[in-house]
Amino acid sequence: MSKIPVIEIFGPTIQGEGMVIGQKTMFVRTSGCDYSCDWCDSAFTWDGSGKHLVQQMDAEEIWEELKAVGGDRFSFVTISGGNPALLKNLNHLIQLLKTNHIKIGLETQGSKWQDWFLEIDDLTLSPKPPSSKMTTDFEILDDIIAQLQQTNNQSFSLKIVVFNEQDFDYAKAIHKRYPGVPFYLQVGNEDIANSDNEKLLSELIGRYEWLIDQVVGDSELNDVKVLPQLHTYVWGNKRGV
Ligand SMILES: C[S@@+](CC[C@H](N)C(=O)[O-])C[C@H]1O[C@@H](n2cnc3c(N)ncnc32)[C@H](O)[C@@H]1O
Ligand SMILES: Nc1nc2[nH]cc(C(=O)O)c2c(=O)[nH]1
Ligand code: SF4
Ligand SMILES: [Mg+2]
Repeated sequence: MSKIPVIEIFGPTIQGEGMVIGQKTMFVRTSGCDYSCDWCDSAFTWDGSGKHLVQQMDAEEIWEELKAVGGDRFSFVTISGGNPALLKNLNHLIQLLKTNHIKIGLETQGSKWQDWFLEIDDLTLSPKPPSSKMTTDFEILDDIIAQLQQTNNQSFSLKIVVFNEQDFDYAKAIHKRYPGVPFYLQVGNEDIANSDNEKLLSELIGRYEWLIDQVVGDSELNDVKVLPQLHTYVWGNKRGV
């Protein structure tokens, strides 16, 4: 069987972000990314610092580990990374989860298409704003969104992390380019190394208020949702929650 590079399996916890925020879920985090965002809160998946944590696992092994960690206390699995869309062979895991009646969420930046996107119940595309120092390939993103829009039995959304005014303008441009797509703005966490949770929380709430103010004052962002990273409110920058 083909192997998938897995860096973490954890849960059940709650989905802290985006379209299914609050959903009880397990997480499978794959290693490797084609981006290197300036503020990535999961840089250990691609910067070498988590190399010793990577396990090459086939779909059956991942499913066994999910059950070993989560018992029978889950019915939803979220796949994140890194960029899980780099892995063509994730289709085996997706089929196995479906066979076992598990709902699937997946997080990717929208830099690469995979046919198995069509099998994901809740797919989050999170193109990166200027503060990340990454460049969006709109040819690819247009193509991904066009392909997803051709099927009706699946839900997907766009989620833009916003750190500053330039990012906010980028978010507006994305919403304008893909008007029918459910749209989420997410507070950027500028302090990913802070272990003082009280200080972090007050910063994050301040940034959330700023982002809400921007959105409520803007006539081009009406049918949108503004969210924090809920897990950071509860657990700060802790990994594996
Ligand atoms: C770690 S990424 C992994 C999946 C995929 N590579 C992506 O970026 O969509 C998961 C989500 O966390 C978000 N994220 C990463 N660092 C963040 C930060 N410092 N503050 C807020 N959100 C962040 C990303 O934008 C993405 O939506
Ligand atoms: N609770 C929780 N929710 C999350 N939503 C997206 C996450 C991610 O890192 O992709 C994440 C995560 O790491 N933990
Ligand atoms: S695309 Fe996602 S995982 Fe990759 S560097 Fe950016 S935030 Fe991190
Ligand atoms: Mg995260």
